[in-house]
Amino acid sequence: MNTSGVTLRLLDKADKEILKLPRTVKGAFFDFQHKFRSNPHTTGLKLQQLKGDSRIWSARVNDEYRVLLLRLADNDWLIVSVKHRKDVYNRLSYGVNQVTGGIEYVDLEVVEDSVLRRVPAPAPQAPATAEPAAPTQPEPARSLFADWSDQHLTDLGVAEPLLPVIRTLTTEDQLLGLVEYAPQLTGEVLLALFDGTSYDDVLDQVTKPVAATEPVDPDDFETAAQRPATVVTTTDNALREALESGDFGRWKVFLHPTQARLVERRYNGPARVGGGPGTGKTIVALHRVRHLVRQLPPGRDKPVLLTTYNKNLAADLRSRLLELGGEELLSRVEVSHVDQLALRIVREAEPGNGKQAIDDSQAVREWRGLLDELGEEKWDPEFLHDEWTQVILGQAVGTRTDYFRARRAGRGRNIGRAERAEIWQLAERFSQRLDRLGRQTWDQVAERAARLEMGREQRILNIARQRDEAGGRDNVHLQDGSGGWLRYRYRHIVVDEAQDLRPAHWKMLRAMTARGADDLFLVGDTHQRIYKNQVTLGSLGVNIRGRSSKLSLSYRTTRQILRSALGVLGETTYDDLDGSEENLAGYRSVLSGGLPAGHAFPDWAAEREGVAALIKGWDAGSDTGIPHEQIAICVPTNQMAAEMAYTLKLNGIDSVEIRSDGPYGSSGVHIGTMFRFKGLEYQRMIIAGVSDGLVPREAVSRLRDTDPVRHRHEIQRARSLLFVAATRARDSVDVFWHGKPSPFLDDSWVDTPESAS
Ligand SMILES: Nc1ncnc2c1ncn2[C@@H]1O[C@H](COP(=O)(O)OP(=O)(O)OP(=O)(O)O)[C@@H](O)[C@H]1O
Repeated sequence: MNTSGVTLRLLDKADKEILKLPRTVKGAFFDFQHKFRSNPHTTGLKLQQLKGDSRIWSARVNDEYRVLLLRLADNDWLIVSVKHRKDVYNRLSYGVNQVTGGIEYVDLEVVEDSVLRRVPAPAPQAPATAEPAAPTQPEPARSLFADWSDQHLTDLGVAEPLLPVIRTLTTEDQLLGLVEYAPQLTGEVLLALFDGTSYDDVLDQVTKPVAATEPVDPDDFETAAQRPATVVTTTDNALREALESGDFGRWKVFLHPTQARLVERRYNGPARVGGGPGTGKTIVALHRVRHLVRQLPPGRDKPVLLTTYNKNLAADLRSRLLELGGEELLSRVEVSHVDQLALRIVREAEPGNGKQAIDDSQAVREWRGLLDELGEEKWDPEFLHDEWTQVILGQAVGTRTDYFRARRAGRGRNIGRAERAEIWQLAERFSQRLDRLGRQTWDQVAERAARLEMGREQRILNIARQRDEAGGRDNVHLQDGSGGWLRYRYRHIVVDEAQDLRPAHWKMLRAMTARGADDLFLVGDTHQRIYKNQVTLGSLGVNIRGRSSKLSLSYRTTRQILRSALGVLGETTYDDLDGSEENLAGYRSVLSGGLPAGHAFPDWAAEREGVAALIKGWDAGSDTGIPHEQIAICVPTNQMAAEMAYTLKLNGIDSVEIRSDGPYGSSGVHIGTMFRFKGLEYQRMIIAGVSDGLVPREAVSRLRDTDPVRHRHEIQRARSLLFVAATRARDSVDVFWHGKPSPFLDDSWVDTPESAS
């Protein structure tokens, strides 16, 4: 607990410098912080103003190292750097960025060194020719940003002191050298321009979202320190954790200004955050939960619900929430897998309902069984299952007559009255069959739960009305039939992976919290929708109009992977969960790495051997440090996953199967079908079996002529699956195929040196 009234913060990126310090110096740094907080003027700290500088001070960490601090106000200090004593008098520059209003700090010598280290090796000498060529002056290399004036760049938010060095940049490598030590926005702007984004788009997509909304006073550092653009941490513990867990702990402490705004904003109703893979939607959801909990009155209940699509992801959310805020935070939050939540509601209302819940693939097998028994060959089991879930259950169609009239938007080919009569009869038989077997689908569970919760909400509203009519007097019955107090189950609901929830889930969630400020907060990306649950939230009572925003900086994937992954999506259009279109404009990364690689093989067996050889190559090469659990192999089918595991085993490589509820086993390379990788992240991704006929499946391609609408939907889903798989990678993606490559792979995958072999 800090009692001295001293605030000590750490500026974003200074942590990176600290991480690189020798272990003992890091230890000394923690001691320094502690002492400084209790009394900055303790003699041992040797706090002194740098000569010739009014705001920067230095203090002692140990004999060799010094902390540089900006004095924001009397007792308010900001650590901007920790460096060797001999580097303290480098050319330092700091100021308030005129566009964002955030505090920025640059050590020009560090930046220049980083750029210089990347100077390309001299070009090889031209071979001697008989006829000596006329001496030519080497062309001076063109500055990367010659097309933009200084004014252009600073208007985009580029840090002014860096302009001279920016003008010297001629290669991508040098640019990356600069980005490493430049303020965040400078890096984002320069890379976006370098990648070919137009000036106006950079202004709209990169700069405007972080621009200050009020006039910026360049001398008011205290105000600047409060702006989201000044990314800092203040608490000892947060900092200690971030430093101890290295890059992996940064998400707990340093939110991007765009992320921070979304976390802290007050919304007048349901809000939604979109954004491409790896942009930190889950991170924002977790911080949002903490923000909401901090505003709760003290208590022992759990008024905040954090929910997501599957069990595996819910477990992951729980452990990350624990990391973020410890047991104290977790004690006020219910973290639940949405299907399980629905099942609990149903069981609570119907204690006798012991039916086993089955997933879609089991349900399709049941349909197939039914059709076989009836000798019915006209209908495709998958089509019937979709019709039943999306139209009959999805629209709560209760009678045959209603079904004749039901809208079948997005369901493909027209179905006449006679056919509807057939389907209705089959659907009745199907639900009787499930009943008899003591089974229910997750869609049925969700529907039932939605109805129960909507009924409960109605009762709550009735009670409230009666109370109002009674002038707020207490003698009215405010209890439900069972004598318990009736209230909304949650005060706030936060949903991750929102794009894949079933329509009935939304109805259920809507009814679980009172309509009002900060009631529902959803994060999700429709480009990653891999199930068939397309919804229009407005029609389900969740009104996100005017409260929708987007993240666009990827913290996971490199620019190279991101570019190729976007190619997988093709020209298809995507929705915004509310009936309008959404795109990934502005989606970008400041991380850089190798190009994705394609690997062609004559058949599946050779392809599997190829995968094993690649992993063995990594083990033998300079990458020995990669634990196998950080490598994932993703394949189109379960059968292929088993075959892949077998081949790896023969090659002495252990593997872990990713099942619907998480990894099965503890050590080895992770293997699973594409569906299993949603929300996960690996250092290296291998996507195998990306052949024509497998991605997309042959059966999908056949729909092209018979049912063009379904074909379009299925192709979109297949593209999203591959997109999700490709964007799980932090550092590298290798795509394998045999025979003809999938039509979803563009030249950036197919024309790589590996694929030519
Ligand atoms: N502000 C941040 N600082 C450091 N790392 C971050 C930050 N925000 C996100 N990350 C990291 O980026 C990665 C992706 O974040 P996250 O899983 O939240 O993205 P997402 O948008 O939910 O991705 P997806 O849509 O693919 O599931 C994680 O490793 C996370 O720790």
